Amino acid sequence: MAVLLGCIADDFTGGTDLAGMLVKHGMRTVQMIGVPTGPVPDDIDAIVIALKSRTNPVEEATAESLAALKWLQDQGCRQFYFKYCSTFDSTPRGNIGPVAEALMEALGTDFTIACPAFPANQRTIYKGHLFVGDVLLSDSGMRNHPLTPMTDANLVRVLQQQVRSKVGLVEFATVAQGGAAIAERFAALRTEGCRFAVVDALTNADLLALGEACADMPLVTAGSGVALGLPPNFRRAGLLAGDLNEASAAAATLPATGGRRAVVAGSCSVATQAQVAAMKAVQPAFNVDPRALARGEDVVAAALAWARPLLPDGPVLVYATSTPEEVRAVQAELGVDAAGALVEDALAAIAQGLVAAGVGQLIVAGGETSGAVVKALGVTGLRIGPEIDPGVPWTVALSGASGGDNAPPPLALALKSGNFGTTDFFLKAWEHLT
Ligand SMILES: Nc1ncnc2c1ncn2[C@@H]1O[C@H](COP(=O)(O)OP(=O)(O)OP(=O)(O)O)[C@@H](O)[C@H]1O
Ligand SMILES: O=C(O)[C@@H](O)C(=O)CO
Repeated sequence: MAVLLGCIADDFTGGTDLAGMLVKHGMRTVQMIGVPTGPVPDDIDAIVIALKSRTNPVEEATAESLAALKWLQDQGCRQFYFKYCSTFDSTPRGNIGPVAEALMEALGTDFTIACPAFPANQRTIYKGHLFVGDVLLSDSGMRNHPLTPMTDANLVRVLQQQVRSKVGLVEFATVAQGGAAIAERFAALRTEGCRFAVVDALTNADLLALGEACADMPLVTAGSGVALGLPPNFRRAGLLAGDLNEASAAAATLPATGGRRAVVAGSCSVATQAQVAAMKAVQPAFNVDPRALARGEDVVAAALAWARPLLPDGPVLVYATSTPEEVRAVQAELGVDAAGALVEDALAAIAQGLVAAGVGQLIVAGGETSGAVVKALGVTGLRIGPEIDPGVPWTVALSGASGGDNAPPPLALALKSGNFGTTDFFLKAWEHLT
């Protein structure tokens, strides 16, 4: 059977978030790292191509996204999905708007939605305004983001700055009336010359109604939340087998993994800070100091020498996670990009060494950090398994360099977005593995 849904995600943890959502709702899903150059598993309903296109130059992001679309079209996908962050991470230049417009043009379609709502992670939209928990996006920690500071919560206004065409709004009063009412409003907006509709959504029920209204839309652009409303369309059309519970249990089945356990954290987000503190309190932890890296000390060798004897006794934590004040001080000394790259390279080399030392189950915290680690491990794709917390599933690497001589055992990876997961995430995640 041909693949039903072809997805393009603008970062790695975001790709895993989307893939996990699809699996949870009964679609067998694989995540590929970049546009695949080799074969992909053939027993799947959805493919997510994860790019690192959130903050690179618009032209580059657009070209990479179009290449991914072309590959997905060649697989015969029936519908396409552009996944961005639930906090709509972007700047007035993009990349959300320009990439969406380029994909629409390539698909020959003149209408789509824009909806980062993810109620399970407290991202809701009302009157076109995005809320993070109880506060507007512009009052949340996102206002201080180093690359994509979000200082306006009005998504119609934010998106309108990024696109040539007109942006409209489907208000909550319409969404509450269900799929048919939303579809009617789409038609009206189209008549008014709008090519994008920001859609209000407060609950998963709203996203289910929205999904129904998007059944025939060639391209959906959204966070991962909207994806929960698409599998029912395929099921209604007889394209997705089995009942939901059976299908989602089957979709989340992963091959058994084993080996030692470790956590590598390069995220400095609020949620990760609490998770690092919780793990440090009960498990061995090694701090990667950017200043020591800058002095040329062999921090990677030191971390691995420290970890090896501890691994048989349970998960170890290697972290660079620091307070915002400390990160700012280090960035002032070393430069923002240089500090980030030094830490990413070191954590990636440590992850590689840990896998060579027998780690078969690895959690990585942070999108950029995950990108660096996945690349260093030579992982080309991820098979998606059970959800640990909303937006973070366990996955198994489709291929990876393990340092072993023969065929390496499958590597279990959980790529955790900086701000996702409960405080005990690093301690409880292992319970979800078989
Ligand atoms: N102590 C530190 N000082 C300076 N930079 C650091 C430090 N620790 C980590 N970093 C860098 O901060 C960046 C964190 O970005 P990353 O995307 O990994 O996390 P995040 O933004 O919390 O995650 P997400 O993108 O999933 O929300 C990385 O480039 C990392 O190397
Ligand atoms: O949507 C989200 O918040 C995440 O999947 C993400 O994109 C993190 O970078």
